[in-house]
Amino acid sequence: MSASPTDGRPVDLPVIAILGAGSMGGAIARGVSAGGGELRLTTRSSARSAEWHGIVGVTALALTDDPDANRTAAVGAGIVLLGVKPVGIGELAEEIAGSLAPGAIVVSVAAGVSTAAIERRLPAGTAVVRAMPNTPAAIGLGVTGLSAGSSVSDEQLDLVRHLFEQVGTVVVVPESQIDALSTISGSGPAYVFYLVEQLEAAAVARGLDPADAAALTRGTFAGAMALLAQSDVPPSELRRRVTSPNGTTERAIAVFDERGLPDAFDAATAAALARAQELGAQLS
Ligand SMILES: NC(=O)C1=CN([C@@H]2O[C@H](COP(=O)(O)OP(=O)(O)OC[C@H]3O[C@@H](n4cnc5c(N)ncnc54)[C@H](OP(=O)(O)O)[C@@H]3O)[C@@H](O)[C@H]2O)C=CC1
Ligand SMILES: O=C(O)[C@@H]1CCC=N1
Repeated sequence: MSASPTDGRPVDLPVIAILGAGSMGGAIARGVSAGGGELRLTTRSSARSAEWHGIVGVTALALTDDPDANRTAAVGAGIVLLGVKPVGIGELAEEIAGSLAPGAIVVSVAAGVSTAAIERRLPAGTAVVRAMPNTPAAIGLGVTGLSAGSSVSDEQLDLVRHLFEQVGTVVVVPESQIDALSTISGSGPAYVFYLVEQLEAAAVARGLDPADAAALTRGTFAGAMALLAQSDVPPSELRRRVTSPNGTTERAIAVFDERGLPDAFDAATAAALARAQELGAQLS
């Protein structure tokens, strides 16, 4: 794993095509569009592409209006990001294979799908990078893991790294680790929202007004994460500072331990990893 070395260095981004601008592709597009540059987006439906109309520098095409939309968007793009579901990646790669500019970098955000499976569907020597971003990219606070395929130069990887630095933090990992990374940071925002939901429900169950429950819960998560970010001590120490000996928090944490929350996190991430491997196995 390596932290980003491009921070602060000016890097010009090429034309970027995001084929499949849904939840994830759209989050990246929102983050990147703020920085200017030419951005081409495709979606299946015109209802989805219409969300992008009128945004300066962004062209959005829908397959329902133009069956050639993906090929049209890919022509001349320096980075072509595949943002469709894993099951659609093989077909999409084959569809655009003849439209890629020389030297274009293909980036896939699909869970589980290997760079080798994508390379097999593209002209020999095409640079393919796997990325595992997360949806806070939409507000510039994403975390993205990157792994290079077999034909990616250092300069090409730097360019992709720079793209994702526009929307947050980047780490580069060997491809053997990116499915595991996906179970942590790719899925992670959902775990956090799930915990927020549970704590809000517990607040309402304790008799608090739903609006107060929402304010208390969201404020607590935001405050705790800001405190952690600004602290030089680990989360275990920050937790200890909340947990008065023989106090109320100690009782609550004991229940989390008795009910197996640590095991639940281990089993949940193992299940997510197994699913990534299933998705990858669908595309050989
Ligand atoms: N959601 C997340 O947090 C993360 C998702 N990913 C990966 O991102 C990928 C997409 O997931 P997600 O964004 O959640 O899914 P979505 O369904 O929200 O997005 C998929 C998008 O692809 C469009 N689409 C479908 N088929 C085509 C096609 N043939 N050509 C062009 N566009 C097409 C859809 O259009 P329309 O809307 O019109 O149907 C939709 O906008 C997956 O591979 C997933 O593994 C990775 C990290 C995190
Ligand atoms: O749930 C999924 O499959 C995708 C990959 C990581 C986050 N969302």
